[in-house]
Amino acid sequence: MNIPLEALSAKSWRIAILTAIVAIGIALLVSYYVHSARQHLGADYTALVGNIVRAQQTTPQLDHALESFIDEPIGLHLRQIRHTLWLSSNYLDQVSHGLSQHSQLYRDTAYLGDDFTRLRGQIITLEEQAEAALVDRSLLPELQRLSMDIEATMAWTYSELNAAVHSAAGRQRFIMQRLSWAVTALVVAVMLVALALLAAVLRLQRQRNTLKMLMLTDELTGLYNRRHLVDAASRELNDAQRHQQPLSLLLLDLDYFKHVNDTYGHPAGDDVLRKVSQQLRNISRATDIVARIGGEEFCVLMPNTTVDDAESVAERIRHAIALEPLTHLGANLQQTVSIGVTTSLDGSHSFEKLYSLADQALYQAKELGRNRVECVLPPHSSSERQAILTNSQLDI
Ligand SMILES: Nc1nc2c(ncn2[C@@H]2O[C@H](COP(=O)(O)OP(=O)(O)OP(=O)(O)O)[C@@H](O)[C@H]2O)c(=O)[nH]1
Repeated sequence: MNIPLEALSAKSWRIAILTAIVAIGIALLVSYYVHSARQHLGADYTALVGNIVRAQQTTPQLDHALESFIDEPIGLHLRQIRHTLWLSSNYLDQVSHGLSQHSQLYRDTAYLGDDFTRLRGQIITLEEQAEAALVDRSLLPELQRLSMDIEATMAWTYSELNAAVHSAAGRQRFIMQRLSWAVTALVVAVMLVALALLAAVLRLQRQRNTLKMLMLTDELTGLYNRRHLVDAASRELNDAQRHQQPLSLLLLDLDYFKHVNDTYGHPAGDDVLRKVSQQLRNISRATDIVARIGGEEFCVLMPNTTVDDAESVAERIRHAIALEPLTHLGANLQQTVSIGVTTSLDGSHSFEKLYSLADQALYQAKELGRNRVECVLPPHSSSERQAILTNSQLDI
């Protein structure tokens, strides 16, 4: 898997931009839908329906008042007519006002405009005629004809209005239902987008971690590689110098490993390398850094470890590897290791210097017969030199 980190972050950007585009698309869709549904959803038809019903109820009242007046044209009955006409006129105004509040319904009922005007005119005429008939009874038949006219107009207008309002309310219910489905779908879509984004971020994070591991570890053994060792060593040396603590380095090289490969085959050699790595992992501390730095060469960087402790760890490693049962890989197969040890007393040495000293020690171990631990220490470190100077000044 050879994906550079830059490519990964470019991928994250692409996902983020795609998600933003989807979010903007959803937002535009919602705003368009809400805008088109607003005029319907904002309408409250309850008050309007109430006014229409009350206006309709004035028709029988008017009918009753007119009948009483025609039977007996007296002032009391005229007042009843006036009162009923006043109510009719009032409800008519309220219904007109209510219609003007609902733009869609207003447009739908525009064809009733002439009927409203006629009704208003008829109300005025009827009142005038009733007043005249109180004085001149010959006008009563004309009054009766006009009252039938006005009742017919009212019945027609209000029943048309009722139908229009019911149809608008039906449309409103339909839109409400569609909107609630749309909102549910949007919520689900947003959740899906969020989940997809989360999954993408987690996948990227995993890839990034895997990549980091691949960059810092050795594929065969899973130990750290040279690159990580060098970085970690520079940090550990800084710490050791800051806290004036010792830091030790073990350099390990398998003995006659070429023979293992040649005799038992390369896969058996790989298995030996894995077994040795496991032993190194088992014996080292959590704070030690164990790395495979070459074919059959390993390093153990040991923070806060004196040379004595480092040598004793090296001996334990040497024993453990020599005793590792390997006969399942090949008859009589036994692997030994030579180890070079060095220690910086106060972290004042470079990693290259320590490595070269450990290498010298390893060379000695090989020269002296292999399967052994040798140690080469750096010349006096600066703090040691300071201590020696101070002691010699005290002696004077
Ligand atoms: N199986 C296997 N062998 C490896 C790997 N890397 C290096 N080697 C082998 O390790 C062997 C190292 O051989 P040499 O450098 O001659 O050292 P040696 O045989 O261990 O001899 P001394 O170090 O002198 O004791 C070579 O045969 C390499 O092919 C690996 O990843 N797997």
